Formats: sequence, C-alpha cells, structure tokens
Amino acid sequence: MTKIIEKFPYHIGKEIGTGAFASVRICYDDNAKIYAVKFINKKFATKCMGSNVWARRMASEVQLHRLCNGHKNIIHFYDTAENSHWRWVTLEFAQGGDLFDKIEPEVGIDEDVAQFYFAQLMEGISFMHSKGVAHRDLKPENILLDYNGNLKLSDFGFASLYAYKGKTRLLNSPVGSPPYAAPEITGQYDGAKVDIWSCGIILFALLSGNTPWDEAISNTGDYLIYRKQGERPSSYPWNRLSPGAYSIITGMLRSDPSKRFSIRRILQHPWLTSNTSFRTDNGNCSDPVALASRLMLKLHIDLDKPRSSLTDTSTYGNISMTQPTTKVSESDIHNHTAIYGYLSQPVQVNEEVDVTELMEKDPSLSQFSNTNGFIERLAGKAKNFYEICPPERLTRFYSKASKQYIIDRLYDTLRLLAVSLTTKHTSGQSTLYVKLHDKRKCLLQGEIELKTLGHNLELVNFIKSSGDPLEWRNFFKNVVSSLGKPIVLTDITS
Ligand SMILES: Nc1ncnc2c1ncn2[C@@H]1O[C@H](COP(=O)(O)OP(=O)(O)OP(=O)(O)O)[C@@H](O)[C@H]1O
Repeated sequence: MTKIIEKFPYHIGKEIGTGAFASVRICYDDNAKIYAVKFINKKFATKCMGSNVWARRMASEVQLHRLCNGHKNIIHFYDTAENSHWRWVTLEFAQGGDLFDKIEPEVGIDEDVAQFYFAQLMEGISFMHSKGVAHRDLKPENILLDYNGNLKLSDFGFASLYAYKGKTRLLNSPVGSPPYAAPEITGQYDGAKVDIWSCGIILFALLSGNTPWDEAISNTGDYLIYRKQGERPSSYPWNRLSPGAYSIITGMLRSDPSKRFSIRRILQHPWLTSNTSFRTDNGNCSDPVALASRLMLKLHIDLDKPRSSLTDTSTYGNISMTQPTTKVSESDIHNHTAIYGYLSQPVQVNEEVDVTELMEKDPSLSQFSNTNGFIERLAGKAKNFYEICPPERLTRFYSKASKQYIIDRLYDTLRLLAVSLTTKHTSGQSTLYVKLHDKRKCLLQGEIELKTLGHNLELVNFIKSSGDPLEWRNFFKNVVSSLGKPIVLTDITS
C-alpha cells in the first residue's frame, strides 16, 4: 500500500476502530513493524469541539499517555505528529482485539480467567495512579489484548492528572460511560476512586456478562435497589458470585468514596492473591493456549432457542457521556468517507482463498457448536493464543445461502430491531452500515460486511466501529438467532 498522506511516515492498512473524532488504523513501517495509528481529522474535531478545547484535550491525552509509558498492561505510546489535515498518534497495536469481544453476554467468563484479567487490569491502573494519572473512562472498549492474550489499557482521551509532587487535587468534569461511571462523577471527586469504581463494574461484567445497572449517577432502577439493600445485594446475579468475588466487588462499589477499597487493599485481597493459575511471576500469562481455549469455550449461540429482541433501539436520546452528541451526523456515519476520506476505503481481499482450510482453522465456528470438539482440536495443534482466540472479531458467520437472500433476511431482522441502516455494494462485497442504541442507551455502530468466498460460500462479518463490545456481541446474537440455521452454518460439514 502506498504512502498517501502528506508527511505520514507509515504505510496505511485497514481500519480497526473509530472513536468520537478518530479513525484507528493498522499502519506499518518499512521494516514491517505494525502499529495502531489514531487519525484525527483536525477540521472535524475543531468544528465539533472548538479549537481551544480540542487542542487542550489532545495535548493532555498525549502528555498523560506518554507519562504512563513503560508498563506491560498499558498500550505503549510511540509518537504524535500532524500535517495540515490530520493529527495522528502512533500506538502499540493490540493484536488480540477487545477482551470483551470474547465474553458471552449474560454468562461471563470462568472465575480463574477473570482473576487473571482483573489482576492485570489492577496492575495497569496501579501504575497509572502511581504517576498521578486517573483514566476516568474505564470500560470494555478501552480494554484490549495483545498477541499473547495479555491485557492492555488504552484511550487516554479523558485521563487527568490528580496528583503531582505529593499534592492531590479533586477533579470535576462528568466524564465516562454511564454504566461504568461512579456516582460522585457529577460533583467534585477523587480521580483514583472513580477508576476503582469502574474496575469494580468491569469485574462484575467479566463474571456475569452484564453491568449491574444502567447508571449509578441517579437513584433509579437497579442501582436504587442496590442502595436499598444496604449495598449488600442477595438477588440474582449477585447471588451467583463466589464469596471472594462478592467481597471484592462490593468493596469497590461502595457509593461513599471514602469507604471504597483502595488499590492497595484490592491487590492484597485474598480473592486476587489466592488464585494465580494463569499467571507467571512477572504477571504475564503462563499458558496462552489454555487461556484462549477457556475463553472460547464459554462463547455459545444456540440457534434452536429464540432470543428476546433488543430493547427499545428506536430511542435516539441519552447517548453515553463519552460520545459527544454533536459527534457525527447520521449522514456522515453512513457516508464514512465524508469524514475520513480515503482512510476508510475497504482493503482488497485475496480471491484465491482455500475455503475448507479457512473454515477448519476458524475458531468463530465453534460458537455455533454444541460440543467442545472444535476448540479442543485447535488447542491440540496450537502454540499461540491467537490461533484459538483470533484477533479478528468473533462476531461473524458463514452461509451457503445466496447473498441476496441473506441481505433480504438481514433487512427484515434489522427493521424489526429498529436499527438505522444504509447499504453499499461494490464488486464481490456488500456492506450494511448499522447504527443503534444498546439496552443502556449507549451508541453502537458498525458494519455488516458480506464477502463471497467462492464455492457458494458467504462470510458475514459484523465489524464494530464504536460502542461496547459486549453489547455488539449481544446485537450479533440477536440477529444471528433470528436468521437461524437455514442461513447460518454451524459446522464445516453443513
Ligand atoms: N492500540 C490499539 N490497538 C488495537 N485497536 C485499537 C487501539 N487503539 C484503539 N483501538 C480500537 O479503536 C477503537 C477506538 O479507539 P479509541 O477508544 O482510542 O478512540 P477514541 O476517539 O478515544 O474513542 P472514544 O470516542 O470512545 O473516546 C477502540 O475501541 C479499539 O477497538
């Protein structure tokens, strides 16, 4: 691929994510070293935020991320530069994708796997706090994995310096995503304590596949019930947690920040110190293949069981605090090139793909199987995490139905789910751009890409561009369950 941006030092590959003002793409240098580069369209960011606010936010993100360089559970910051149109930030590429893409909604992951990831999360946060930096936007979108399945914290867009040279200060901007944000976020608050709250919600989501409430900033819904139960709930799903997990989570989710567990107390909690089955002495994963297999074996879509539809997706209000409402107009989202121009052009696919070999090695097929055989077979041959748990999103399926038939059925289903939708057809590929709100009323958007692989085989890929990966998987499950077995291939022989 050619260098097409003035002064840009890397070759540009495919888009791997988008944020409020950014398109994140894989890029590589002349030595084939890979990076994730976050491109910000300066004109667009300035228009939405005002030049002063944007310049200050950018400077702070870069400065604080650089300050937190040097920890194995934090994405490494390399460099930043700009030309007349673009500002770019060069980062370590988290090759394993989103951790929460590998987590089953409403189910979660096994407790020892959660202990492993939670310990890595707390080590990353503890390092940030030792530098005086609060992240303030901890949520599944910002928890990535490297090549070996180790956790990497990303996105310093809302980070803030709360301690410097022994002095601390209270913060006061209401940032974060409602399900993960601490109750005190609307007033003055201690930056370290709001991060601890968010990590408590993340641990709850790791173990149960859901967040405990829509938001804790008002005394309503499930949070109100939690408060009424003296923050010692005994109902489902709290009663599914082991005593140790219950103790650490409720200690982190104390509404009074002065009573909330400190990082020190969390790191010394017996629930965290007692089980180290996946950890080496330096905190990395001791058995990446076993870890990946355990994650994959929890993913399951039962095509014989009808699923309840997404909740009211037609309401377009109440967007996550992280997502400015002035963000991108509806037409901009569906016409991505309006904002990102040639950065968004689809990458070319290799037409000479060997379909049988591809399917035999594709772990995403295992989520439709009722047995563990597929993953056990892969694990028997695998040497690395990514051979079992691939970097590509697992929200995809194969089909032998005709492309037009799949598109028609997708249209029917998406209409029922009140998903906003536009379509683009190019040779050999059709793309449906979707935008909806998840059950927490946070924005979810991405594309459903249909690619003909030959041999009457279509690959249907649900690629999230922004939003909660757990909710994206929920959306995928709803659509796939509604399409059902005649369309979705459940194993390589069907
Ligand atoms: N270093 C990375 N390696 C791999 N993927 C990445 C990396 N950085 C970001 N991404 C992907 O791009 C997405 C958007 O990146 P990021 O959250 O940094 O953008 P943002 O503009 O700050 O987003 P937001 O609007 O949520 O604040 C992430 O959710 C992730 O899927």
